[in-house]
Amino acid sequence: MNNNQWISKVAIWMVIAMVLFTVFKQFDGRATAGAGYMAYSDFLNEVKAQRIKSATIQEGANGTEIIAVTTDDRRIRTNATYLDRGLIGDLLANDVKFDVRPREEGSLLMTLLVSWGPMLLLIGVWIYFMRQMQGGRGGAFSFGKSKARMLDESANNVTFADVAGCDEAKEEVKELVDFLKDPQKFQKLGGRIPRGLLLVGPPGTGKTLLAKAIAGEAKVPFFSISGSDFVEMFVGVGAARVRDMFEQAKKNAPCIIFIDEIDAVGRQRGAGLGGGNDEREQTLNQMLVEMDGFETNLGVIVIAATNRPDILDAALLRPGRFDRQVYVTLPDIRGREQILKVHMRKIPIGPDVSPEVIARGTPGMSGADLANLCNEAALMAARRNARVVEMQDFEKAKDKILMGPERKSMVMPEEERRNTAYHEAGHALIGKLLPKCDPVHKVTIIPRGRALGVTMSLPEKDRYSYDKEYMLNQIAMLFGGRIAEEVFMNQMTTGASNDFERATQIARDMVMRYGMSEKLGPMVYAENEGEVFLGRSITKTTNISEETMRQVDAEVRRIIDEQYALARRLIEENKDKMHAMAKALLEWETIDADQIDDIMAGRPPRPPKDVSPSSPNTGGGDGGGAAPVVKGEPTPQAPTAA
Ligand SMILES: Nc1ncnc2c1ncn2[C@@H]1O[C@H](COP(=O)(O)OP(=O)(O)OP(=O)(O)O)[C@@H](O)[C@H]1O
Ligand SMILES: [Zn+2]
Repeated sequence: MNNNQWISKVAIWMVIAMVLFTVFKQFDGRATAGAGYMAYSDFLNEVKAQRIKSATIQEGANGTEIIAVTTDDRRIRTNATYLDRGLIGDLLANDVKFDVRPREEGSLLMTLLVSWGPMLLLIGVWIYFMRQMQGGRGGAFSFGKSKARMLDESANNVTFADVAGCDEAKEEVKELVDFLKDPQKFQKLGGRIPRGLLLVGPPGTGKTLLAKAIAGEAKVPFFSISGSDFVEMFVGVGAARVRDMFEQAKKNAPCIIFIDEIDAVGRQRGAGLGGGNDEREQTLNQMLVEMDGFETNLGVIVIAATNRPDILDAALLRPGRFDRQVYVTLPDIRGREQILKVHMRKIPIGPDVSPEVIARGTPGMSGADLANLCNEAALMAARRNARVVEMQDFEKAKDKILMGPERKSMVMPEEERRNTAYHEAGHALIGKLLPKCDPVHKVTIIPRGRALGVTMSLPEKDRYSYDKEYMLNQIAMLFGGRIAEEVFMNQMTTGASNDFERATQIARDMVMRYGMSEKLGPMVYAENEGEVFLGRSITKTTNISEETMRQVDAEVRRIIDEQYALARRLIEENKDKMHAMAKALLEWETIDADQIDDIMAGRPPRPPKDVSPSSPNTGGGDGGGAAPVVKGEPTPQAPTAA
């Protein structure tokens, strides 16, 4: 049990003690409970008037208390004084049956608790918060102790077979396995001895997994720690941890040290606000010293992972440190298929499940996303009491991940359902009619996440860049929703505000970042911060004149107006299809690509595939507030939901 757990335990026990004590107090008071208080003088008068039947005199350090029963069976209570020697005589004289007993007072422990309990509790709470502030685990009582977790070679059964879809990366790190297996032999054969390896790639692409697999293949211990574990409140702790970790590793060589999120410590020095961060710099310096310091033939390899290599301190990337970089990218369609297969091995899969089809429908998903997808699908199957996970489960899991959980419990007024149906039909119609729009995959008016309805398009293939036409079509499609409301419902709702924001952002980016406006030419008027704020990339304007800014605004306006007009014309010209689509949505709530094709061809739509009575009410109760997955800027190939 580590310190922190210990402290929490103590705190919990103290609270329990306090509660117990209060309860005891209640019991203690039971003898007097319900007894009305009476002044001592009144009590004496009652005795003399012979209206008291019996009395119990309790003497204790805190004085004497009398509990008495009157002739009319009332219980009373009063405080007496042991000085009153006459009391006993009065009681005897007036026929009161009485008894004397020591007053029940709390034991020594209780007394201690009363006087010290609140104090102890406060101290406990204080210590607890101090430790929390220091970053949880470890800390005050273990200064310098490395927080690295060691995974024994016998406990690590991850192999390259578990890492799918990043063959190039695997190829590049194979050499490390040979080295770790037998450092001396590797050297004799003239191999260049690696020391540090930097895995670069977006979150969830399997960097940790790959590092673990190297250790697993070479059958060596695996120390893992996160960069943020080094960042502590007290100067010097982080550096001590680094020293400690390398010491441990050397004892267990050959082995791997894995540092996740190295950017937390490895950020460029002196880049911090307000005089830099001494603690972090010390930690980083220590790390550099350690990496220079150990003998390479010892067989310790340091692997670090980051998704922001650009912010790392240049000193970390110098020869002899993390001089080798391996890119772990988002998987392509083949990669996704393989990753799905890896994770499907762990669950019972029905015969109709095709990893290939699922892979096609999940562009932009990372390995972690796909692992999550398999998990969710298994849960969906469990919920409908199925023995095996079928394609429908994967489909539902995908919808949940991409569009947020269904909120079927949310009761929508009929008027609002109709409005949503036309709104989504508007998006879908434009999506079908404009050539560059991604194929419409599914339309639903079941509220999901924060959206009232969703039109989901999926690119046919992974997309790595946008073209101008695509972006224009996208803007028109976003406007389709509101225009449909105007045309068919004769109203405007707030539901379209997100559509407008996104449309405006696309138009802005076209003009300001991608140079797609003839008038302003191919010049960049904004710099991309690379930061994502509330799911949107921040566009910071560079220093441009007010006149230029006006022109930019005018251009953005023009693009928006043109696309709005285009969308409006398309909707007005296809009213029959709009009605048919809205009708289908109101009837079935969700329509898929086949049904939409029927409607667009002017045929009556075929009925939905899963109308069987066993069709489960998926996600009925789990209407959490999770927002639909809206991917940030650097994933242009992500599916779009409008
Ligand atoms: N290429 C892959 N093959 C199989 N499973 C994968 C792959 N990539 C990711 N996964 C799954 O996703 C999980 C999380 O991946 P991992 O922690 O290795 O990602 P990461 O790149 O280290 O992410 P982060 O940058 O967020 O730390 C893994 O445990 C695994 O189940
Ligand atoms: Zn919309």
